[in-house]
Amino acid sequence: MSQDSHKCHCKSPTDRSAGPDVRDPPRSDGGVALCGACRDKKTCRLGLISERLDETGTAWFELRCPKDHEGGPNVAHGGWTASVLDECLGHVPLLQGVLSVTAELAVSFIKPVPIERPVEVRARIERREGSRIYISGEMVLLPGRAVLARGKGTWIARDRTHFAHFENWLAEQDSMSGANQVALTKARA
Ligand SMILES: CCCCCCCCCC(=O)SCCNC(=O)CCNC(=O)[C@H](O)C(C)(C)COP(=O)(O)OP(=O)(O)OC[C@H]1O[C@@H](n2cnc3c(N)ncnc32)[C@H](O)[C@@H]1OP(=O)(O)O
Repeated sequence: MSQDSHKCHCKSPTDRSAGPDVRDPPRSDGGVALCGACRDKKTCRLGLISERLDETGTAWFELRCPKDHEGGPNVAHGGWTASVLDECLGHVPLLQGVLSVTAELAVSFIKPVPIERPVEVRARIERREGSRIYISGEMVLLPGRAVLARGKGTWIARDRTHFAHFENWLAEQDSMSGANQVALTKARA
């Protein structure tokens, strides 16, 4: 087991912020790695039910679009489809023990996605160049496997310090805008 293992369902803000930096995140009953917003509910709010990596490196996901992501009548909002592809494609490195963040994502919307019908996403790493990981995948309607959407994008492998660096960057932004506010107030006085 890696030193990054994380078996508990942490509650404190400190522990929650550490969550995304672990290679073994909390999972739903179906084994879906849970993002920060879904950990307390212990279920993926996008509707992911299960995930698995096969021996060829392809990741498979079972899901349904929840009713509360309805866009057009009885079909998914496009933002749900894009979010699911971001999530599923982003899980492929994670399933292989690699932390990453999305840098670019392109989505082709082929057919509307019906609400609360079983769909499947499969995704795989196409290639790696330096820290860049190129991933593609598609969403199909079960059981006939008609293609509903395709996604492809670039993920950047990151280390555990990524979000700490971001917190520092954000504090700098806040202090700069605070200093600007003071200067503006003085200039107006
Ligand atoms: C816990 C369980 C659940 C896990 C869920 C995962 C699924 C969800 C995934 C997400 O949604 S992540 C959230 C959305 N994404 C972000 O918030 C990323 C925001 N952007 C960043 O943090 C930075 O821009 C980024 C880390 C992507 C790059 O910043 P860097 O300062 O590291 O850029 P740098 O200039 O050092 O470039 C590093 C590498 O990235 C490449 N790169 C940077 N931006 C790129 C870009 N836009 N497209 C392609 N490549 C890019 C760059 O060419 C270079 O490649 P090489 O290492 O090969 O030289």
